Amino acid sequence: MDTDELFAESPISDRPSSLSSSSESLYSSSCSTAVTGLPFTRVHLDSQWFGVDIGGSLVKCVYFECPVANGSSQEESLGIAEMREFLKSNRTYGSSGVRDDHLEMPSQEFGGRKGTLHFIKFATSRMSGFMNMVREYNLNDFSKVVCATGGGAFKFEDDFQERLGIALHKYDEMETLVRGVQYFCRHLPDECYYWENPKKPDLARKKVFKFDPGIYPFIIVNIGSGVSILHVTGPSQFKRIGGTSVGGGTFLGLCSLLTGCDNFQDAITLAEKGDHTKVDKMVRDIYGGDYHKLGLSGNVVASSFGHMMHKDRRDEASPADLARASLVTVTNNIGAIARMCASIVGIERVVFVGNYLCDNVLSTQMLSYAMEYWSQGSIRALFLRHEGYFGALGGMIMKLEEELATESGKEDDYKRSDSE
Ligand SMILES: Nc1ncnc2c1ncn2[C@@H]1O[C@H](COP(=O)(O)OP(=O)(O)OP(=O)(O)O)[C@@H](O)[C@H]1O
Ligand SMILES: CC(C)(CO)[C@@H](O)C(=O)NCCC(=O)O
Repeated sequence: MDTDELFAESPISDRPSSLSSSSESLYSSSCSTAVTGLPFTRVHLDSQWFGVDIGGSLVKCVYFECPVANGSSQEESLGIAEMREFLKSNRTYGSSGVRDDHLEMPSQEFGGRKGTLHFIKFATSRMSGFMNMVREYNLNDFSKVVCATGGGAFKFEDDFQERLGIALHKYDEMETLVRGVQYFCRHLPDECYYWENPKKPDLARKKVFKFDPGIYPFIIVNIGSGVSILHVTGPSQFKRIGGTSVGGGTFLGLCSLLTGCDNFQDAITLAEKGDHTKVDKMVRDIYGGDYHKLGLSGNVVASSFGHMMHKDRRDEASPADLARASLVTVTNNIGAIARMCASIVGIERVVFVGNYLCDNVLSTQMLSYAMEYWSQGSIRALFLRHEGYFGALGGMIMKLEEELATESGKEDDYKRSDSE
């Protein structure tokens, strides 16, 4: 069957589900040992192999493919084989789903098993179609508990239970984000990069940065639909020190309104062709050059969309110019808030993540240049290759740690009863 048919866009209930009832269990996981630091016990559970992060715009899924556990029933093994076949024989699922095979991580060890991590994402607006597909392919036979994070873990909890018989094991999105960032940076030597010469098109180069996530503090700026800024001071110690509603959702929303485009890739392609100075009022438009006394270059945006107050300017601005101005406005604003947060807490390592940065070279270069320029070179913008998958993987890690802690608790009980 064609996945397009099943993945059709259809609204799902907007009713908020049991937010309050589960917030307690959400914060109850306080295991602070990294997965790699634990003795590898072979645990039999299926829930840890799937992690989802259901955000305001996108659902991110991480799937750990590993040999079927000894002792699995024939039914279980068949379900797992079917699931693998389905996931791996497709690279796209419906019109919005994609398996990011370039991000795949082979030879990873989880709970004593070796396997491959796969990464898949699709639009949250397709959730209902996704559930139809899971039912149609009996994919819910494979796992009855799934680690889930993001706002949608709360919003869709009842739908998962009622329509698919799947219980969501919920984790807080900020906690999973921090755990996921640390896991990737620890396990992939080329996960982190920065831009050298970000402002010079011919000389700009991506450079691998050896980011040690075990050295604290650092800042994470998560650019999703909205933006959250976290000050990380330990393996699972952090504080949300800022945020803004002007994020990836704002860029796509504004672009859709102003240019008629309706997907992220088209919006970015359009922005790449545009000239934001046709839309934004620059310092030089006001001063005729630089504002020397304040050290403001004439090439700095003085007023985002400032030219659009004039009809003749509006008539001249192309869709590409408007898309570029939307991107510059959103990115500059995030950069300014991130820089302020970093200087308030006196931190120089700032890691930008989130799917807004997916295939968005312009924004990564702008953030790099802006952070460096406005901090007189003291703050460096760092980026991670797995852009939006940290929360989904972080949930799996937290679940695994809980299982391992339970296993070792059981072992202690066993030893104690044996010696009594
Ligand atoms: N294929 C895509 N479809 C829609 N948006 C995309 C896509 N690729 C990148 N984006 C951008 O990524 C943003 C979503 O990023 P991300 O998945 O990190 O956040 P989210 O979890 O959905 O949001 P939040 O954390 O605020 O709930 C979108 O708002 C858009 O700007
Ligand atoms: C609401 C969340 C946390 C959902 O992921 C995110 O979209 C966000 O951080 N928004 C910005 C909210 C604010 O600080 O204004």
